[in-house]
Amino acid sequence: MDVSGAGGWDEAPWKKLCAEELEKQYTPSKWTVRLGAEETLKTFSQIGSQATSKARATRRSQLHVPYGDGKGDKIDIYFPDVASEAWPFLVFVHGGYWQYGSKDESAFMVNPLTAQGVAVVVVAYDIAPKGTLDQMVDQVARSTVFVQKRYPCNEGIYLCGHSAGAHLAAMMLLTNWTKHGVTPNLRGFLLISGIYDLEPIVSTSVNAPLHMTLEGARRNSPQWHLEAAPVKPADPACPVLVIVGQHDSPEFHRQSREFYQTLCTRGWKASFEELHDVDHFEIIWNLTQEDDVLNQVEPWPFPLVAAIHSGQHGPFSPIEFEEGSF
Ligand SMILES: N[C@@H](CC(=O)c1ccccc1NC=O)C(=O)O
Repeated sequence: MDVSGAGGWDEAPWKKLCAEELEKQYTPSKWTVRLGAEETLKTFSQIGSQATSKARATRRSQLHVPYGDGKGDKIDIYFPDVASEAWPFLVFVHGGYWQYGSKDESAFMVNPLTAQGVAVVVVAYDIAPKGTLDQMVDQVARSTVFVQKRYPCNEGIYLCGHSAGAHLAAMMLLTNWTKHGVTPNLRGFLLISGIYDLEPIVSTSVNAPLHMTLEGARRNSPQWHLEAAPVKPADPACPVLVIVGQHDSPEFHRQSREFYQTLCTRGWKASFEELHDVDHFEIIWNLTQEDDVLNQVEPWPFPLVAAIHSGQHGPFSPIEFEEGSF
């Protein structure tokens, strides 16, 4: 079955899928190739918890810092050894289909990145059923603004999200910061195995605790916003890296590719990368490994963040961002 191809809005390829196939396309654990679904989910959670314990035990940190008045408005901040506040910040938004996961098991990249001089912020937001999509989007915006206000000398804020977290991070491309009183110094977006059009999941089991209407799905779809009323990049030089794993489902591939293509046509400095031989979960848990090939090779953005920041590319070559049309 082929769900690829950049169809227009009306002829969206997912509309041709039966309910069962749609459900499968949007169940990432059904596409893993090494471990079974359950074991993969268990391992993902274990690696995330271990990485978080290690980060909290070995790195200087401030945990559960409130970025707002809500009980769930909390971030963890992990610092590099260098005594400065002028670090680059990587703000990570965890995934879990907006209904599971937490910052307390999501500090995957903290040790490798803080060792390279990058401060890492792991964001908590109110997952469903407590939180709605609109609230989660607002929480991520407020947490980013909080980082900017608290560290005005930052050397750039890099927003990184995984899966549903990539969706929340991508919504920040469309955020009007005026009401927040400050525009964060956003210098890059790293969108990993994300969903950018929520309409296909309205009729899947993912939506059971979310209660999204079609209108709500569109309101919270960066793909829809970019197509319907193209938002001009606030900073056209800000790179957006759209990354998908080789063993993500065809629908996840389609979503990433179409979002990347739309970003390009709307003037964003977007880049697309399919990471070889990793699934939806390995793509993130590999980030715990400082010497993992994924942390060294040219397309991988994390070391690049540090390299761009320091003006040196060290062992990493600079990314060639594709410009304009395609
Ligand atoms: N129930 C899903 C789990 C899932 O989608 C997921 C799990 C952890 C982190 C991210 C995920 N997906 C999107 O946010 C599955 O079985 O694949």
